[in-house]
Amino acid sequence: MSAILDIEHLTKRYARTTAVQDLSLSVPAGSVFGLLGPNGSGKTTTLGIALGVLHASSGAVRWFGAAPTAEARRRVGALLETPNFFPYLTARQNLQISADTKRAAPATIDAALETVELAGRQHEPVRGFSLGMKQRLALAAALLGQPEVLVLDEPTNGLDPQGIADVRRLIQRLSAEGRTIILASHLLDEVQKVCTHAAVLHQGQLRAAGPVGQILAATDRVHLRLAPDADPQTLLRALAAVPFAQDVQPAPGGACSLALAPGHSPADLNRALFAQGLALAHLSTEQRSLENQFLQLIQNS
Ligand SMILES: Nc1ncnc2c1ncn2[C@@H]1O[C@H](COP(=O)(O)OP(=O)(O)OP(=O)(O)O)[C@@H](O)[C@H]1O
Repeated sequence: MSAILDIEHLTKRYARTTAVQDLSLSVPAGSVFGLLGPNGSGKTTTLGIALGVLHASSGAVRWFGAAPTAEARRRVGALLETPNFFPYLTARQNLQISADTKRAAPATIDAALETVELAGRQHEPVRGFSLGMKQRLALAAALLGQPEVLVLDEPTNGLDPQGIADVRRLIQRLSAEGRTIILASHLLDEVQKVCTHAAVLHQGQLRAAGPVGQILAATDRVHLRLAPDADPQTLLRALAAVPFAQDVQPAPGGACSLALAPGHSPADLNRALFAQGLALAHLSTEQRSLENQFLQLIQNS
């Protein structure tokens, strides 16, 4: 997959705060890329710089493999905060104003309304819309001009479960149509459910990045036990000689748990211990949720 967006050694300093520090990441074409981090971790700042609404203190942003141009920016639709629609105007009239402002072809209004499933309500004033409908209308505004990439900052913020489910479904559909989607979220569950790739930010620094599955796999814990009559120290000594066994923690009953270095499987571990003459009575893996991974990344820092 080629990169849609490359962020290279990006730093943003305010008077007293370093909002983003030496951040480098790459968003693959066709991905749903989650920028994940707690409040104040630098997500909005990063998106603002990528979209050219904020200036970086240092570092570079490349869209579609080149320094950003006005033409490249037209290929990117953004929803940074819910726009203030004119409440007394209809959904369609509001989109017409957005299309004029963005110089997007008026013909794209119909497609955008269809996509966000508001075509049937397009002639109603926005003041009667629920928050979820307003958010979908905001997404329609971002879709005007039919951008290849969508950048969304906390797209489900403040929505009720139905509104969250609607936006989530919409993101999945937009992705299935071939768009690349970059979304900032502090909701781990959201990133786990809709994103193919993620970058975890904390205090402006990158803590982890890659395919969501890989970030998860990196934190699988392996649980091991020898036969009940074996000396518990034997297992710990053997593991000390296995370079890809990390963070080994003894557990009651002579058992222990550990993490595997990237690129190593539980089968590799079994082989390495067997080579030392140890036969395991138990080996299982526990997949950590992104939430646990996220908390651990933040604790480690
Ligand atoms: N204009 C500003 N002036 C000074 N500090 C700022 C400014 N904008 C952001 N910051 C600080 O930069 C840091 C990163 O903020 P940012 O809004 O990018 O984080 P975020 O991850 O998007 O958080 P949230 O989820 O709360 O929006 C925070 O400490 C914030 O207080």
